[in-house]
This record gives sequence, structure tokens and C-alpha cells, in this order.
Amino acid sequence: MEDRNNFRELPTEPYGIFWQEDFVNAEHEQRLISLFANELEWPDRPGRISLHYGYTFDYKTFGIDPEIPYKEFPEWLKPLIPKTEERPPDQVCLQYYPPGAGIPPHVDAHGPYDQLYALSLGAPAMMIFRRGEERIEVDLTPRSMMQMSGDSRLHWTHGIRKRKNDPLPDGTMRPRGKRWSITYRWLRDGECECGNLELCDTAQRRNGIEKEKRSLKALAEQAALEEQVV
Ligand SMILES: O=C(O)CCC(=O)C(=O)O
Ligand SMILES: [Fe+2]
Repeated sequence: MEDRNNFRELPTEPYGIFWQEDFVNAEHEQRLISLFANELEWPDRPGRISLHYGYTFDYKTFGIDPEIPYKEFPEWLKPLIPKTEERPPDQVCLQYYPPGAGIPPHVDAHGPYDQLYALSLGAPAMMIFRRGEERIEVDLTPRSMMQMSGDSRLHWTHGIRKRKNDPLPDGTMRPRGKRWSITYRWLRDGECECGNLELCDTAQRRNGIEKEKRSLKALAEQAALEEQVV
């Protein structure tokens, strides 16, 4: 765990968010952003768009798409892989958020995935963690690597509101800019034993809750209704 010391746990609920500022420096960040903008082929549609490396994320099952062959990590991605796990991630997702875009509240599926990290690049955005009525905002500052483990991974949802400005604690509004994130996922060995019937697809399956009624989809639908442009 050579890099573990560079991560510190945020002193806030949800517990289990480990943080490393300046995972890349500003110059490296600029090179990456220029490469993302000029050298990659993105889906041609508005809103949040994604590119996948390693195994491909399946938006239908929330696991790995078995139809799409493994894609080797490109050279630019290799230095951005966290070294705190025993092996490289199985699935890496580069996402672009134009100003105003977000991601509905969700938990990354417990069944297929274990560890989860995300690197933020470009403009900052507020992430909202939710558990029941509780809401905690975490500012995704550029160049920071976040690990979601423990409660933050399993028992709280996370999302980014679809809006043009983020209200800050000091009362000012911060305009959203162009943001990129890289999400890293490791496939789980064995099954998730967290038992959270509300959020865990494995607990739901064991309890005979049909896939369609599982909360991931419900959460996404609810979020689409709740989201509003500020
Ligand atoms: O953009 C981010 O930082 C997080 C994205 C996320 O939650 C996901 O891809 O599951
Ligand atoms: Fe996520």
C-alpha cells in the first residue's frame, strides 16, 4: 500500500471518503484536458458523455458488458492509475461534464464492483452524498483523487446535480465549467455482504426483490424528477 499515506480520510460523514489532493499537477492536468478535447473521439450528444477502458461499463446491468472486449489502457491513462490496490482496476470510465451536466444519485452496484476511486479534472463541482433525508456536500476540487470506501461506498448514494451554478457555503454562487472525471472500478471477489436492502443489489437479489423494483433504477428515476437547473 505504497501510496496509502497520501490519502487522508475526510473528517465528515459519510465515513470512508479518502482524499488525495494534487494527484496530478496543474501542468499535467492541462495536457490531459487538451488531449481529451482534441485527440479522443467522444459520443456526439449533449450532456454527460463517457469513454471506457479495460472492461466496459454496462448501463443496463450496472456491471461489465460481456459483449465488449477488454480495451488496454492508453498511455495517458497509465500514470493516472491509483497504486493503492493490489492490482490495476478492471474498469475505467472517463467522463466529460459540460457546464450544467450532472449524474443522478446512485450507488455504484455492489454486486459487480468492490473498490471505487474517482479523479476530478477541470472545473470543480459539488457532489451530494445522501442517506435518507441526510445530505452532505463534498467539493470535487480539480486534480483530487477520491476513494469511496466503507459507508460512503455502500450506504450513501452520490450524485452531481444538473445545474449551472453551485451555491457555496459562504453564500456565493460558483458557475460550473467543463469538468472531466476518471472513475476506476475493481471487480469484486465473492459477494457483497453489507445487507443493505435499500441500496445493495446483492441483498435485494437474496431477498427476492425483482431487478425492476431494485432501488438503483428507482433512484435514477426519482433523481431525474428532482433535478432542476439553478
Ligand atoms: O464524476 C465523478 O466524479 C463521479 C462519477 C460517478 O459517480 C460514477 O461514474 O459512478
Ligand atoms: Fe458513482
